[in-house]
Amino acid sequence: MTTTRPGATDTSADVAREIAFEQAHVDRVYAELEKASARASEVEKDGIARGRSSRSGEVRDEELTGLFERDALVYAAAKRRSAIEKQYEGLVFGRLDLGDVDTPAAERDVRHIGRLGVRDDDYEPLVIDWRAPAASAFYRATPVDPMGVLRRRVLRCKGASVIGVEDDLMVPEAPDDIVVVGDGALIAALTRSRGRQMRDIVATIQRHQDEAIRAPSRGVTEITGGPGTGKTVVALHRAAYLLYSERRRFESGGILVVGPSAAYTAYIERVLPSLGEDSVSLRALGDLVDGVTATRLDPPEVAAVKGSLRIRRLLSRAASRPPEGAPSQLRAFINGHAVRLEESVLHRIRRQILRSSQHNVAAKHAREELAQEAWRSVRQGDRDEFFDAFDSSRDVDEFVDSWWRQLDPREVLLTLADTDHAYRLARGVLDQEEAAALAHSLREALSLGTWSVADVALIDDLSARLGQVQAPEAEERGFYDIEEFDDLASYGVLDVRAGVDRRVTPTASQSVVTPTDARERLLHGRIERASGSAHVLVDEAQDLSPMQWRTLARRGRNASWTVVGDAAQASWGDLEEARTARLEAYGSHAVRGFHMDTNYRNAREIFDYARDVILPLVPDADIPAAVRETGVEPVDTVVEPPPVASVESAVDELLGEVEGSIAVITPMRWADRLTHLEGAGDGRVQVIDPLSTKGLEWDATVVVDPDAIIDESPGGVRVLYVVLTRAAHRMTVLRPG
Ligand SMILES: Nc1ncnc2c1ncn2[C@@H]1O[C@H](COP(=O)(O)OP(=O)(O)OP(=O)(O)O)[C@@H](O)[C@H]1O
Repeated sequence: MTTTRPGATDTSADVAREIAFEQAHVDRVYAELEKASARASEVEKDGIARGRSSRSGEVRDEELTGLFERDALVYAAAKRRSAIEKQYEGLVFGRLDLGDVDTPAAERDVRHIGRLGVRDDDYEPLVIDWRAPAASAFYRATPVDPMGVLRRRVLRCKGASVIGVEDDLMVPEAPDDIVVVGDGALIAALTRSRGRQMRDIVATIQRHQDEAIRAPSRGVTEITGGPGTGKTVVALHRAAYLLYSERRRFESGGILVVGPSAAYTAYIERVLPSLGEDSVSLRALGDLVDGVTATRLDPPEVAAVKGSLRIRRLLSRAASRPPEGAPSQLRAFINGHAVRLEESVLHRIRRQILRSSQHNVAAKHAREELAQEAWRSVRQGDRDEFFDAFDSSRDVDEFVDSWWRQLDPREVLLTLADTDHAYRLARGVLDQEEAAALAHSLREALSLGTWSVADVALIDDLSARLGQVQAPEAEERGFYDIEEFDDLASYGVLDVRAGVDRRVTPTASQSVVTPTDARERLLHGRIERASGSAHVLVDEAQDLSPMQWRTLARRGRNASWTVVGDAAQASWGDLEEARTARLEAYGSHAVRGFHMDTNYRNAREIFDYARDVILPLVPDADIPAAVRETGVEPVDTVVEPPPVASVESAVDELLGEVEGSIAVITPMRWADRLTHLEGAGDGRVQVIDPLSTKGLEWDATVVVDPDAIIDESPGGVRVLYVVLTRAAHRMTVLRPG
């Protein structure tokens, strides 16, 4: 960070003149953009119109290539237009004056930096994209290593108007004509009030942050650091940078951004679009598996059971058992012979097949093995005739349909809701108490009709074991095959099962109907195969359970990774097991690390308070330096329980003290009595539970009952530490006496 600001000549006349200079340039840029936007709309309109007329007329083969080109053109034009519209606000935010101290003004290189690159009619750059190599000096230059920069300027804009400039001089003394104004862009940015969503920091990225943002894409990039050190925002700018520098690879392969909760994804979702990127998939841990959405959290002891790798043995047992209601022996009449296969033989066949195949794709294999075994038990007559008869036997059809029916991973997981069944499968893996808690939590899912976040990793594990649920054969028949069935009614066949299980593949109209029955709700929709990404970005990585790391590993097999975290903020208990699972997910990729040590969020007074809470209990916590002071200490008061009136008056006071957002962070114990505060102060107040505050921040917070927060959270004091580091400007801590 640059703090040296020699030569500042901050008179209001200077400022007004400098603003006018910049405004002239910004006006030129917007005029150019208007033209570009109009051109893009023309291309779009023209392309779409041509497409329409082609459709109504005959399309000749040689025109098809033209149509593909048109599509690409229309796509590119629409994208460009949407980028221009989205980044209209604050499009130009920086300027570099490059040269030596004695370079004449006319020969200096002046570059304006912005959210996207803009050129004039002569292809001269008016604005350079912040991610281009030519812009890197904007972030990297320091007075110690000025990289040819004389002055770095940050422009503050409202819409298309320049409302302020903030300069940093990179040389000890400015040439006469170089004016240096403002109080420093970083502190101005940090002092501003917070809204409900995170903002980009593209104008004030610091040098050490820039190094992490522009690090090579390959391998694993770990970003560590204490609370508020910009890990999240840096990682998101890195995603935008990767898309810029290797667009083909990352746009087609996809970037997956994973955060702890839906509140977190809602909080960060504006950052990438504001940087011009919207081709990134943002997922909360509860949404990682397509077809399942979970926001509910299990009690800590259950989450611990579901998150630990021990549970895999139990899942493996559950996945290899015959489906519920499966017949225990096969009896059939094949080619004049009575065939009978007993339970032990059937078990052996099942075990043998599952050793090398996933259940859902092995039905054909299972049928072949049954045929072999049946033949071995008969060995009479013609072998080929026997196999043909076995193949077309209705008895065998019926048997296989039930003995080896398709298994939905969610259905298999729900079998563990039966406590006795859970005990049996958990033998040697979980103790009775753990197995009972697991069964109980699944019964709760069955009564609520919702999965918990920890269940998602179990469903994904089972899905990987079982394989994708296959559509029944009838669905796989081609168009002509199905047409043949149309006449069956005329042969007296009225009930033809040519459709598919509604749950497995809902039709367009069915998929929008939400079932009302709790079990059906749990099984609604189709579980999709995990699709791989080219890059996986994991935030709050310290909270992932080992099972969740495995879920991510399935999505990042061929990916490069950016992993962001701070161990002192962990809510997952067994850090060692999680570390091993994390390293396994990385595979053989090399790991490069970046450490952030400046806290940009909390005022120093607030962070000192949080530091004093965590250090006695976690002496090796990674403690950053807070850069900003407000002169106001946090309030810490003992209040009458229940703390409703005291929370209300604390909120009232804070509404007068800060301009932006306020959070009331409350443990479950008091949550019901405080919900009425949600949305107070014209929507500025939010009531939230401690775990959901991960990664978020507000102008001010009211922390209710810190002891209860410790008691109720799996991470204990570490979760309280998270809570105490969410406020930028003011914090009030209330302790019911
Ligand atoms: N260079 C910067 N310029 C302006 N603001 C910044 C800069 N770096 C970080 N910030 C701000 O600091 C705050 C904290 O950043 P962020 O949430 O990314 O930190 P974090 O390390 O992920 O925090 P935590 O681990 O506590 O969740 C955000 O408001 C962010 O915009």
